Amino acid sequence: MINVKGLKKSFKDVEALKDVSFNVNQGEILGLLGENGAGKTTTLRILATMLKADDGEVVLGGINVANNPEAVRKKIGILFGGESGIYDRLTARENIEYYGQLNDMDSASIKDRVDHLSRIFEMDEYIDRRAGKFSKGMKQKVALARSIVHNPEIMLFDEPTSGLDVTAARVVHKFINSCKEEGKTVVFSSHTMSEVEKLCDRVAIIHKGKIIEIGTITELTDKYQKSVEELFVELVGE
Ligand SMILES: Nc1ncnc2c1ncn2[C@@H]1O[C@H](COP(=O)(O)OP(=O)(O)OP(=O)(O)O)[C@@H](O)[C@H]1O
Repeated sequence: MINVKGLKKSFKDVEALKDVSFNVNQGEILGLLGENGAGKTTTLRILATMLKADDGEVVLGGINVANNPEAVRKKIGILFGGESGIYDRLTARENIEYYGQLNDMDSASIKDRVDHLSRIFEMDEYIDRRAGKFSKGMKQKVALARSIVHNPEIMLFDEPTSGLDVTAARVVHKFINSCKEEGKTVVFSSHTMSEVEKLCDRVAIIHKGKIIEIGTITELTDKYQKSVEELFVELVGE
């Protein structure tokens, strides 16, 4: 369960977030849809305790992010797109183990979990190879496995398929769906309409630092009598 109320954030004279509020129910996937610079990454970074808001409140799994970021961090899995942040000199296994250690897991639980994740992500062939020469898709699998090593209840993904080919993007989509099946609460950002339509229970449209519309795909298309793409263009168009 995620509650976000009245978030504001400025970077010097740039008002990145003017008023961002939304709730996500347990086991729900919310898509944050917006153009470049709309405020998606800033919102997710605040939820992920990586950045402090100037104003407003974020409660994740009953814990206020501003009061207890350490406790929040244990409840969340984070995957930010673009740079996967995998350590090239470590093997896939070591990369994942390292995150387990950061999350205070004991070594036996880490070992069991890495074996399990290696199997479900079909990484057995390269789990003990150094990540430096991995393809983008292989690195993304390591990043996915790493993000859930501590079995978090909330997942935050920032443009998780950016720069991936179709096959690698499908792995990410499958993973997001499996998170939902396991009852995890998911927020992910995207500027790809089809991805949001395919995966989300609800979509929040963010524009110039404000949530300007939120609802299920059916609620939005019924309200505007337009496809999501058409209504998006209408809402964010200049
Ligand atoms: N660290 C920063 N310093 C200065 N300005 C920033 C910083 N981070 C974000 N911004 C600005 O805040 C606004 C929102 O950026 P943000 O990265 O949240 O958008 P976004 O929706 O994630 O866009 P994109 O799809 O391009 O990643 C933009 O105008 C951006 O230039």
